[in-house]
Amino acid sequence: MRSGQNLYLFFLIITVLTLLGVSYFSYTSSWFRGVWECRLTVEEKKHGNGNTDLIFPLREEEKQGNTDLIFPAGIACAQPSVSNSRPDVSTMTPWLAPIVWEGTYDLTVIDNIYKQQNITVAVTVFALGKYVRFLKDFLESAEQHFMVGYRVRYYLFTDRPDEVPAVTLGEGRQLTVIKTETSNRWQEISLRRMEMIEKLIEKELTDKADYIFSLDVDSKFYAHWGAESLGDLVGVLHAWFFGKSREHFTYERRPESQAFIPLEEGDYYYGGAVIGGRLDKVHKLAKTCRMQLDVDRANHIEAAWQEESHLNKYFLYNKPSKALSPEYLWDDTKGKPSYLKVVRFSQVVKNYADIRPNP
Ligand SMILES: CC(=O)N[C@H]1[C@@H](OP(=O)(O)OP(=O)(O)OC[C@H]2O[C@@H](n3ccc(=O)[nH]c3=O)[C@H](O)[C@@H]2O)O[C@H](CO)[C@H](O)[C@@H]1O
Ligand SMILES: [Mn+2]
Repeated sequence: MRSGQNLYLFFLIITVLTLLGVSYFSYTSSWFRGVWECRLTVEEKKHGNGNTDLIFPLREEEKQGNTDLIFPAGIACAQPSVSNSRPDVSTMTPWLAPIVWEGTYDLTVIDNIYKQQNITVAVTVFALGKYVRFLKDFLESAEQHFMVGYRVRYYLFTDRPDEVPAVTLGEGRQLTVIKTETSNRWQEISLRRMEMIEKLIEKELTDKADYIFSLDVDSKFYAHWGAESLGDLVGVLHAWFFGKSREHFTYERRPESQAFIPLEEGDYYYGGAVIGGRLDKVHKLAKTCRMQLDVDRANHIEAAWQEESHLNKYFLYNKPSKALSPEYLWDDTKGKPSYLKVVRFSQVVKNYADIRPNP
């Protein structure tokens, strides 16, 4: 009888210990903990109407990411022209990826296709150190112009969560703040975005978003940026290098770097401030660039323009399926040529010495 009781007690203790072990293990291995130094903070901020699931219930086929270009019946649209609507600029890359310019697409057609897909667009924004000062304008202008009418989830990486401004977000839009270690080198901050994007997609986004954009925070939206920008893999043509001959591109030119591009190669110079596409494609891009950055680091070499150099290398050998014209990444300090019909997103003028942690 006594030994029966002891046995019972023994099994009870084992069961309790096992349960404790399992719950501790699942706690420590959850969401980046112990794997990645950046922790998702408690500050999951929900704005607007909050729970977007109620607003946009997902059907089974939508969860699987249906990319068919289904167009609803009975919608009146202008007939497409048989000639090029923008003869002043190239609207197609040599591998037949569209270059998106004002006048090349019909927003009614675009929205009728993409609204049906019921997509979610994730946006990564990094605001470390003094770059938090750009957040207010960035977010407020994004709310006015970026993917309006679509579900948007901002993922904001910052070391200063207390300084994140309260911006009222529209319906179906939400912001998650991720507390992040900063660095005393701006180059490091910029290039580490690749690793963060890679991990965010792996750990968090798989069932939460269809597309992702990584955008520079020191920028502002001035006009419509919508579903015409969506594609499998999307790059933006850098305003300063558009129309320049390739030997003037600021690619990495030292063969010792993984980002090296020889003078006689290269299509366009892409800006590091805008990277977009479907999750799997952007994940592959971010992971590849992160690995190339790691190799460079081990070899004590840093590419001329950090992750932007690696991005250009990647896009040279893994062509984007869509290129955004410089309308999608202008520069406030740059005059406006006649081909630029609209500025949608532009880098704000900044005093580098004042805002960066190092020269
Ligand atoms: C327009 C454009 O294509 N810009 C690219 C360019 O210079 P930029 O002069 O645009 O680089 P930047 O100083 O804006 O840094 C890139 C981004 O890193 C973040 N950041 C940087 C420093 C800091 O102290 N805190 C912080 O949060 C922030 O999100 C910023 O937008 O080259 C960089 C790499 O060299 C990046 O590829 C930029 O995307
Ligand atoms: Mn920038």
